[in-house]
Amino acid sequence: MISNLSFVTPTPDSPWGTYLMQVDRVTPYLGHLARWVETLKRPKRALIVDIPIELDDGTVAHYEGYRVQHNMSRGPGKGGVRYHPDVTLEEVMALSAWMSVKNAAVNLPYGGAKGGIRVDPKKLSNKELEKLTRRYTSEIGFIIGPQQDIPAPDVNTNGQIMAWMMDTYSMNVGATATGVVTGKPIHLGGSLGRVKATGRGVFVTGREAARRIGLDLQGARVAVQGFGNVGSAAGELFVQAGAKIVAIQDHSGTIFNDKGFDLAELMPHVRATGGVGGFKGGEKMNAEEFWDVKCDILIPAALEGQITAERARRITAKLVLEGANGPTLGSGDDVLSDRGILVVPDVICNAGGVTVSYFEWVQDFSSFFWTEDEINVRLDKIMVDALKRIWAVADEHKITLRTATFAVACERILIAREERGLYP
Ligand SMILES: NC(=O)C1=CN([C@@H]2O[C@H](COP(=O)(O)OP(=O)(O)OC[C@H]3O[C@@H](n4cnc5c(N)ncnc54)[C@H](OP(=O)(O)O)[C@@H]3O)[C@@H](O)[C@H]2O)C=CC1
Ligand SMILES: O=C(O)CCC(=O)C(=O)O
Repeated sequence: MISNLSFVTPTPDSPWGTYLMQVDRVTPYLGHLARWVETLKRPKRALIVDIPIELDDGTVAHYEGYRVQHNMSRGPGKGGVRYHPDVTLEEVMALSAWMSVKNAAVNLPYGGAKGGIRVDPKKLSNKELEKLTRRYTSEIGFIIGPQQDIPAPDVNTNGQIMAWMMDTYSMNVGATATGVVTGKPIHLGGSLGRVKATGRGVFVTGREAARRIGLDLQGARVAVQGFGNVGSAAGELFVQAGAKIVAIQDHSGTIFNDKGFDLAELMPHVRATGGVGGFKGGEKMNAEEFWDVKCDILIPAALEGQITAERARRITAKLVLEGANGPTLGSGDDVLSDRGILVVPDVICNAGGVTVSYFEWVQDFSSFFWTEDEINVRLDKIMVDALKRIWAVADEHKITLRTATFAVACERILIAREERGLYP
């Protein structure tokens, strides 16, 4: 039995099922805290809201929204909001749990939370998107707040959406509350460096991992799935470090260039058309061929469940950097590990975004803003130190970096829980 919760039916390959398996794997390394591990298998609170809005044509549409607070033992909930037609409660539960682990892995004073709306935002006008965001914020307003739970951007959400969320929450409480969300525009208390922070963290952890396995970034071949906020920012930094991006995939297509893409040409194309498809500076490929591309580093930076066991057998990379949350199925993870392919797991690899969100929250409270250099230096140090600690645990127990990250993080969460005396 995977779970005895009545409101989800996870499978071994579904996001919550994948998360539960990861918790099971870490349990032997939790010592006396293992007896409390069940707490990690249950979200503290899961809210489902109906979001009715009047569309531009005068009809009324209803969307389903969620906010799940997985664990708040170490501080307020923290995690992004996703707008996607495939969002489900089960997926948001898993994403919220991965936030608990991620925030503890880099030692931020937060619990884990995540939100989402089951909607295709590309089909809405700007006005409809604003109405949807404002209504969602009002509906979840009683469980979020600068000291309760602080949303941020995730797939298909951005600074403008955070600005609407901040404004709606502020109107409802009667005071401007910049600290209620992060990832805001700079004029509204946003932080320099936040937009590119997740990609930067992927690069920094990737650079450290490459050094460990003797992989030279100069000339290294990189393949990137998902060329949105995370994939494009990480890709840019790898190119600056001398690597070449040979394959990119998003919904609009899969493209290949053996010599490496010229990002100065590609980025304007992506901005203008919304995707990499149709870019003239490379060849078109079939989507499935992406997984066979000869590369040294693979960066999944789109959605969950992409690296199946079958694809894992074909991947040629020496290093997989999980920019996305949950991109690798448990069965895929085992194949990668058996083949000696190093995986820097999502719960540390993509923690750069939430780390700079934390900086934003701190800056908002103190109303004193740091320079981009200060932010990047602090971000790099947190990521490098966190990875070092995780690697030491992995070496000590001869376990994967994923299980080691869970070991470090779950221990911190369960100690906090124990010290607070929340147990009978
Ligand atoms: N934003 C952040 O700060 C953080 C994000 N993450 C994670 O990183 C991942 C990407 O997020 P982010 O970059 O913010 O999102 P964006 O919305 O900016 O970009 C998502 C990218 O993934 C592509 N994509 C979506 N579905 C598929 C698919 N099935 N196959 C191929 N490509 C696909 C999209 O293509 P298209 O536009 O064509 O649909 C787009 O290029 C997510 O897993 C997210 O949870 C993790 C930590 C922080
Ligand atoms: O910046 C944040 O608060 C959260 C980002 C996020 O959703 C994630 O790390 O998956």
